Amino acid sequence: MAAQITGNAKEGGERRAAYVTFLAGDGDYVKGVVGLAKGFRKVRSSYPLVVAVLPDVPQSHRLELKEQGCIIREIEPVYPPENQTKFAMAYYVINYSKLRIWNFVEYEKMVYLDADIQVFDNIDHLFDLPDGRFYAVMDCFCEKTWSHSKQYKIGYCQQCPDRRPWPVDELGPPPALYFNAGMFVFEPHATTCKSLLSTLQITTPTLFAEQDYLNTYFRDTYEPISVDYNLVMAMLWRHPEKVDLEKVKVVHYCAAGSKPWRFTGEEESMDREDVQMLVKKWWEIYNDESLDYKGLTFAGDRRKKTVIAAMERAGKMRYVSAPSAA
Ligand SMILES: O=c1ccn([C@@H]2O[C@H](COP(=O)(O)OP(=O)(O)O)[C@@H](O)[C@H]2O)c(=O)[nH]1
Ligand SMILES: OC[C@H]1O[C@H](O[C@@H]2[C@@H](O)[C@H](O)[C@@H](O)[C@H](O)[C@@H]2O)[C@H](O)[C@@H](O)[C@H]1O
Ligand SMILES: [Mn+2]
Repeated sequence: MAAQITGNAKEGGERRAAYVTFLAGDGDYVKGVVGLAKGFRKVRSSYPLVVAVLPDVPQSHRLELKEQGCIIREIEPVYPPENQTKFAMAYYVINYSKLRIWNFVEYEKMVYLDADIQVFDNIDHLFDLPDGRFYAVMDCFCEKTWSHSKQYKIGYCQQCPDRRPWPVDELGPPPALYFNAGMFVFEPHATTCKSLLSTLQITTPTLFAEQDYLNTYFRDTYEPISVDYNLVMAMLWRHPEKVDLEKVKVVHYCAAGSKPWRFTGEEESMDREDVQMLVKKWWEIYNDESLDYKGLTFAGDRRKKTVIAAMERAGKMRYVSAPSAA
């Protein structure tokens, strides 16, 4: 079986860790996953990319992702309890299925990323963050997608709480810090997964579906990390003072009209130079054939053994087993 040989082992030896993303349907998000897999190769990540796929993801898409070195794990959908909720986006209902990744207990630590995310710098050090906390980047409430929320109606955003202070006398204490669920660092545990799924069934769904739910569930262990690890695109025009594009490592193409694989540039803010530059950067990785996965051939395996022996002698190698068949 081909394998990915990666760079120096982390201090402290083997850590069972991986990146994980989520894919549903037979549409074009698969392009996002291919882009993400190639982006990780470009930044020479030492960890595999697991793709949690719903049953409706076609075999052709699964094969394409295996050929890009991804580990495919089929998950069962998760549905919220019967509800009359009007989600901010109707399709958000499928995002509850993300919760199944807490069952990937063959890994001690995982970094989840949406398929509409690209990684432009190595972020492997996130796996060294202390256990027992839920790490994610704070979201912004200023986009129209939030127009049904209290925050938006007041003009309150946690990114700039003094701009329009939360009316404590009228509404009580301001909302707890709230993260964007497009990227987070977590530890899979079967008990946590069971509790997440059972608690979900007694929780009324709200506007941002599983994102709201995860924020409620992990409220006491949530630890904000820098915007550099998940640039929610709207931050560029809503809170530019908080963004230094030179330092940003992870870009989240979640603003309306910003998905690179369907980009037209017509929606609001999509004519911005920085947005067009980020979309262009996404396509450069997606189209870069040198970043395609080169699963080692038999000959490669022979070479691999030589390389492994040499690197083991040097005490500097990390051998990550390649994607197992799904
Ligand atoms: O048709 C879909 C819609 C969503 N997703 C997955 O669900 C995630 C969350 O949806 P999206 O990123 O569109 O939400 P946003 O971050 O834009 O609110 C996506 O990144 C994909 O990983 C998918 O695979 N197929
Ligand atoms: O299902 C709810 C989704 O909620 C979040 O998306 C939103 C949020 O980021 C808003 O703040 C933005 O304004 C908006 O564009 C964006 O779609 C997550 O990115 C996504 O993974 C998923 O959890
Ligand atoms: Mn997203």
